[in-house]
Parts: sequence; structure tokens; C-alpha cells
Amino acid sequence: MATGGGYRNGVHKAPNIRTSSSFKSKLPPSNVRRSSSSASLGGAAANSVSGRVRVAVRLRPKNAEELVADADFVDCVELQPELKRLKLRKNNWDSDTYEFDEVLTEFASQKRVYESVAKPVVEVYVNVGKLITIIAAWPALWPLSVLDGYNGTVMAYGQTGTGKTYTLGRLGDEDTSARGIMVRSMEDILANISLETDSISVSYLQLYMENIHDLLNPSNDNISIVEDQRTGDVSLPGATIMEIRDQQNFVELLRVGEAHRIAANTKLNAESSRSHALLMVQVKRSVVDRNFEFSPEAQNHSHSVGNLRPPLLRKGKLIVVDLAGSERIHKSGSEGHMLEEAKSINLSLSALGKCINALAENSAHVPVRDSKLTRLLKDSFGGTSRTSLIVTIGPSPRHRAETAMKVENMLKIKEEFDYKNLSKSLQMEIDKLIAENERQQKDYEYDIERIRLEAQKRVAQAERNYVEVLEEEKMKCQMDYMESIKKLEEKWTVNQQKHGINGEMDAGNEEVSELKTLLQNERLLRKAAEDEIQKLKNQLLKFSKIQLAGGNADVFNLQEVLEEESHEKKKLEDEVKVLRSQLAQMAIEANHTRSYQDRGTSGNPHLGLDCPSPLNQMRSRDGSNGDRASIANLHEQVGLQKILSLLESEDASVRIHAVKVVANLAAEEANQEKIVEAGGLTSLLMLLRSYEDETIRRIAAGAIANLAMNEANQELIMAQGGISLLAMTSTDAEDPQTLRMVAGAIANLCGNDKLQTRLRSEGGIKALLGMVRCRHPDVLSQIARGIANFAKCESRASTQGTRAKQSLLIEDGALPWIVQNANNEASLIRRHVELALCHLAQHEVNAKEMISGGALWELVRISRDCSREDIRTLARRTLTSSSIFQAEMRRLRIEV
Ligand SMILES: Nc1ncnc2c1ncn2[C@@H]1O[C@H](COP(=O)(O)OP(=O)(O)OP(=O)(O)O)[C@@H](O)[C@H]1O
Repeated sequence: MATGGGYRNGVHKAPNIRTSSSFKSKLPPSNVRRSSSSASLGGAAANSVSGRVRVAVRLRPKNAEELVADADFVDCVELQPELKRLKLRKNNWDSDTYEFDEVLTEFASQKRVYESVAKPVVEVYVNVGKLITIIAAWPALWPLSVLDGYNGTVMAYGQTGTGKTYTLGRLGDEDTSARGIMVRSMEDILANISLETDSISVSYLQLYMENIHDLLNPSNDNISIVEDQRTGDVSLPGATIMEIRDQQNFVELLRVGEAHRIAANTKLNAESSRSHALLMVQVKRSVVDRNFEFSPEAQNHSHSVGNLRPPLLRKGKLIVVDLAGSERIHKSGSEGHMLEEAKSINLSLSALGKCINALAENSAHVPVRDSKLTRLLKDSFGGTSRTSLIVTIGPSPRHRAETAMKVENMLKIKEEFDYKNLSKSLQMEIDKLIAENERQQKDYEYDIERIRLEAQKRVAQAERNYVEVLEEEKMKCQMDYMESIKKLEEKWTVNQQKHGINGEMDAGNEEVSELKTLLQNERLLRKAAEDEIQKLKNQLLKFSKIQLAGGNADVFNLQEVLEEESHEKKKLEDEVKVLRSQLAQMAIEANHTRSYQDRGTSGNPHLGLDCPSPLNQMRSRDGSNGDRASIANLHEQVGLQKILSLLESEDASVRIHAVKVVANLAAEEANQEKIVEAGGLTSLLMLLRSYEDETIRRIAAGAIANLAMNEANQELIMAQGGISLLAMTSTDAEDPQTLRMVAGAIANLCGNDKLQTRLRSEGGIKALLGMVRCRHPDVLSQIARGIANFAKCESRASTQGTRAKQSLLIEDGALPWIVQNANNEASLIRRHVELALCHLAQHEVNAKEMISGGALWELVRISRDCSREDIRTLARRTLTSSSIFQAEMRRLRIEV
């Protein structure tokens, strides 16, 4: 504030003492004395504090010419740095005294100039949370620096040749201590940010005659200014913006800009001091909220993956302005271009003054549009921005008037900055701060939304990855499992060929260790997946904490997603358990192979012609030694349901192995009920129906045959159309082993008293008889067993009086085959057929047919020659008890 007169509206009332600190304006009037020659400022000098506007004065040393030319003159400039005063001698008895925030003598180093003029604008840190306390306590200490995300301006103003460029733009190529404010500012910025997360960009412009020229690209010579209505930010879309990567890179830009400035001024026939040069430095910083930064939560937080805490984006702008001088506007004789140029400079400087004035008075209208300079600086002075002004002066008494004018102009600007009404301005600043906070809040909300969406995307992606990885792993395990079983089978076959080769043992061991590795891999994968889930949970939890405060429903959506995801994880873990069981089964199989090797292939307890289960024979051929304990183990570990589900696998090899496992299980009486309950019978019948594959049908039929040993299952097989399916298979199949299984299954059904009629009506007997086309003794043996079973049931029914009619076997044409094979050389076939004949013969109603079919001769032979005494006796008793046979034998003169 001016203490000795006003500078309002650009009117200079020539005060002879000016104070330049806003705080001095608060001093009681008694502390401020006006003097025509020496100013007494009382305690004011001690109050050199850094306010929002600092004004410094710098005296250039005399150059060689001045040393000579001014040798006879008394110095017109007197500096009192300790009192922060500048005295300009008017004449021998009078001088004006001005007070500044900083008085820099001709001996002040560039470093000192930077630290007192520019550094407070560039680099002051503060904890934002304490801002309000600071405002209340000491408004002038507002720490709104560029690195804290605020805008700031450093302006140099002075007569041509007084050292503005030296102060601002020296590059310090030869002598680093000579580096000016621009270079040092950038050094400070670069030292305080990280180019990984932050960015710096630079534009360099010249404003001449209300035209903006791009000093980084001279072809851009009419750049327009754009203001963001919402944020108030000023930008120059047409200007070149260069990203700064390092100091070297920046110095190069300055060099290029300076060269273009000289060239442009030559072209425009202007002196450099007749144009304003502006260097704009944009700093964008990602900063973590410090309250968060030191929280335990943040301490544990990993920055690499999914930092859900939204970084605050702080944008600060530093503008370094080399202001044009206005010395000529007061001189008479300016005309033409010079006059226009002078007017233009005057316009921009007075517009700057007016704007500052309006801001000071909290006026609704701030006339920034009056000049391009004020439009450019709009978001960088006043309000929350810091401003530093440096007035450069020369020592020459010849330029005293110009110097005085410059100093006063600058102090006027300064005073306008330092608001007259402190409470009013404070209120205004608070309003601005609130607006700024609101703006930041909006940006913050926008960032939160963006990050929330990002997090959602990441969660979804992680879920997909998780499912994919597990699915892949599951498939891989299944394939490996099947592959291993195949290998085991191959080894088994090889081993069968080379009984007792010890090398197999080692292979078995290798297999087990391979399986262990697989299992280990699977565990690691599962662990990784669990970690990923846990991580996502943590992230979502943190995120939901942020969002909960705002009651954002999306958080709940995310929680739902998380729950679903956990559910999915549980399912996948169950899958993993199954896979692990399968791996365990592989280990069992490997052990199993080894133990088989240990025992050698000396014998199989389940092989034997008397064994009623055709599957037991099949198992020896299919590579299992009948170690039922291991199968039972598999059943327990893998789960029957899982095994049955593999029957429907798309992969044929999976189906084959699954059906083998089921068939092995079905060979155990203890498992049969469980298999049927779990739907295994239906699945096996399905396999007969749907698959052309001979192996599958063979094994499925074998399993059905085993299940058909149980009476309750026999009814179920019938109820589910099993006879038709078996009959169909018997017609299609060529492989004797398949036919053996089918015949075995039907043979078992033939032994059920209750199913006789239905079995016959659904083609069971015809199917049996059809299979005689295959002359394989194993098949014939099962056919004979079936016929014997059937005949036995019929004979039982006739004995009980529930059947009076002729045998269905005879009706279906079985008799000729029976007679033909009654003396088959294979003892097992022979024995079944002999029994069948005896049973048929027991029912009188069959006798005639049997006699005409030649069965009587066979019965007689059996009664005489059969190696088994019980059958011999049965045949004899049958023949003697039948009156028809007796009559025929008498006719034929046969005796038994
Ligand atoms: N503090 C200083 N110490 C030593 N030499 C200086 C100092 N200030 C300026 N000079 C020298 O004075 C001369 C003029 O300085 P400079 O070009 O920086 O002035 P200017 O105000 O930018 O002039 P113009 O407005 O014409 O561009 C230069 O030779 C410069 O090296």
C-alpha cells in the first residue's frame, strides 16, 4: 500500500517514500514518516516477510563506458540493502526513497537473486491440511507455490540494458554461477519431481503489438488465447508445447527461443525491450495425499499393482515475464510505428495495473480482456497466485528519470497487489480458495470415478484370468492324468510281454515323481490364484472404504462382484480338489503297477471259467490286475459322481478310461448299489446306445454284466430298456470280446425268474442265439450259460405250477443249437448245455418237441457219459420221471 500518496488508476502523485510490503501497510501511521531526503520507516524494515507479491530491485554494475562517462557525476543511486531501501538522488539536496522487499546491490550473485526473487514462487512446500490455520494466522504467508500446484509469475521490469535478460535468461554456459532465474527455476522443479509420475512442459512466447509469436516455432505468429470457463485456466492451443526431460533439454529450448527472439525482433525492426517475452512452464504432479501417505494402510501399500488410492493431480504454472519497457511513451516526438509500439506497451502495462486494481477491490469485473498480456497472465496473478517483481536499474545518473519512473511503476503494481482492505481481500481469497477446493473436489471425484471404473475393469479381468488359468490347469491336469494312464497301460502291455523286467520299477518311480511335480505345480498355481483373489479383495475393501463415505451404490456392486468371485473361487477350489484326487489316483496307479511288478504275473485270482463275471476276464486283458483296493481308493478320492461325469467327456480317451474305472468299480459288489444310485447304470446304457466305439461298448457291456449279477439291478436294467440295447449291440458288434460281454450280461438277466417273459419279448433269447454266429468259445460259453439260466427258471416255474406252456427257448428256436452243442468239446459250454437240456426235460410239455429235435439222445448220453455225477443223476431222473420220454425210450428200446 502506498503510504505517501496514491497510484490509483495509473496517476503518479510522486510520493517520496514507498513501502513495498503488504505488512507494512498495517503498521500504525506513527511508524511511517515522510521525508524529502531520508525516510524513517521505524520497525517497517524488520518486516521484510514474503507476501504474495514480492518486489525486489537490482542494480546493474557500471559497465566500462559508464565508468568513464559518469566519472564526473555523483552517483544518483544509493542502495541501503540492510534497510531494504533505494534512494534516488534528485539533486544535491533532495532524494526519493523507496522501500522494497529485497534490495540487490551490484554485487548480488545470480544465486542470491534467484533465491530471493523466484524461489518462493517455485518451491515452497506446505501441508495442505494446515492451510486454513496459516491463512487465519498470517495471510501473507500463503504458501501457494508452483510445485504445490499453484500458478506463479516472476516479472522483470526495467530500462533497456539494465540486466533483465541477464537476471532472467542467462544460460550460464561458460560460468555456471551466472545462470539466471529461468535455468535455476527449472533445476529446482526437476529436483523436486519425478519424471516417471510427473511432467513438465514449456512454451516460449513473445508478445509484440498485441500479437503472440511462438519463439519455439516462428511460423506460429498469431496465437490465440483460450480460457476455460469452468476452471478459469488459460491456454494457448496454437503454441508449441515441449515436454522437458532434463535440464540439458530445457537449456537447448531456451537457446532456440532466444535465437528466434532475436531473429523476430530484427524482422519486426523492434528492440528486444519493446516486446514482452513469456516463458510458460507447466508442472503436473501426481501426489499422494500426505495424510494417507503416512497412514499404516499406505505403509503396507504396494504401488505396483492396483494402487486404488487416487493420486491427486497438481497442476502448477510458472510464467517468467521479461516485460517491455515503457520509457518512450512519455517522450515527445514518438510517431508512426514507434508511437503505435509505445501505445501497445502502454496498453498492456496499464491493463495489468487495472486488473490488479480490480482484484484488489474485489470488483465483480476484472478487465483482463483489455490486453493480451493480462489475458495471458489472468490465471497466474492475483488470487491464489504468487508474484515476484524485480525492477532492474542501471547506475547511470543520465537515466535517473527513467529509473525513477520504472521503480514507481513497479511499486504501483505491487501496491495494487497488496490489497488495501485486508479483511475484504482475505474474504475474497477464502472465496477463491473455496472455489479452488470445489474445483479440486470435482477433479477428485472425476478421478475416483475413473479409478473405480478402472478397478472394476481390473477385477473383471482378474476374474477372467483366474477362471482361464484354472480352466487351463484343470484341462492340463486331466490330459496329464489321461496321458499317464495311457503310459501306464503301455508299460503294462510291454511288461506283460517281458515278464519281470526290473527296469519297470524305476519307471514306476519316475512316474510317481513326475506326478509329485505335477501336484506341486498345481499347488503353486492354486496358491497364486488365491493370492490374486486376496489382493483383489484388499483392493476392493480399500476402494469400498473410500466410496462408502459418499454412499456410492457402485461399491455395493463391487462387493457383490467380490462375493460372486469368492463363490466362483470356492467352486474352482473344489475342482482343484478333484484334480488333486485324480493326481493322487495316478500315484496309486503307478504304485499299483509297481506292486504288480513285484508280484509278477504268476496268476490272476479272478481268472477262471467258473467266474460268473465276464468282466473279471476283461480286466486282466485291459491291464488291471484286479487290485480292488486301489480302485476303491480312487472311488473315495475322486468321487463317483466325477468319474461318472467323465463318461460323457468329449474326449474319447477320457471316456474310455472313465468307463474302465466304472467297470472296475462295478466288479465290486459293494460298489454296485452306489453306482446305480449315482446314475451309473443309465450312463453305461447310454454308452451302448450312443457310441460306435467298440472298446467303449465292450467295457460298458462288461460293467452292465457285472451290475446284472445283482437281482435288484436286473430289474432296473430291464426297466431302462437294457435288453433292447444289449440285443442291438449283439447285432452290431463283431468283436468276440464285446459279444462275450453282451452275452454275459443277458445270461445274468436270464437267471431272474420274474423277468422271463419280458426278456424274451424284448428279444433277449433271439439276441443270445444270434451271437452263436461268432464261434468264439468264450461267447458260446456265455450263450450256453444264459440258456441254462433261462431253462432253470422255466423249470422252477413249471415245478411251482406258475408255468404250463412250452418253453420259450424252444419257441424261439433254441433247441437245435442246444442239441448241437450238448456234446461240445469245450467242457464249460458242454456243461451249461447239458444243464439246459435237463431243465427243459423236466417240464413234460417240452418233451415231444425235444424228442423230435433229437434231444432225447443227448439226454440219454448225458445220463450215461457226463463226467459230472450230479448232472448224470439229474438227466437220469428226468428221463425216468417223464412218461413221454419213457414211452419213446421203450419204443426205441433204450435203457438208462
Ligand atoms: N548484474 C549484472 N552483472 C554484470 N553484468 C550485467 C548485469 N546485469 C546486466 N549486465 C550486463 O549488462 C548488459 C545488458 O544486460 P541485459 O541485456 O540483460 O539487459 P536488458 O535489460 O535485458 O536489455 P534489453 O531490454 O535491451 O534486452 C549485458 O551485457 C549484461 O551482461
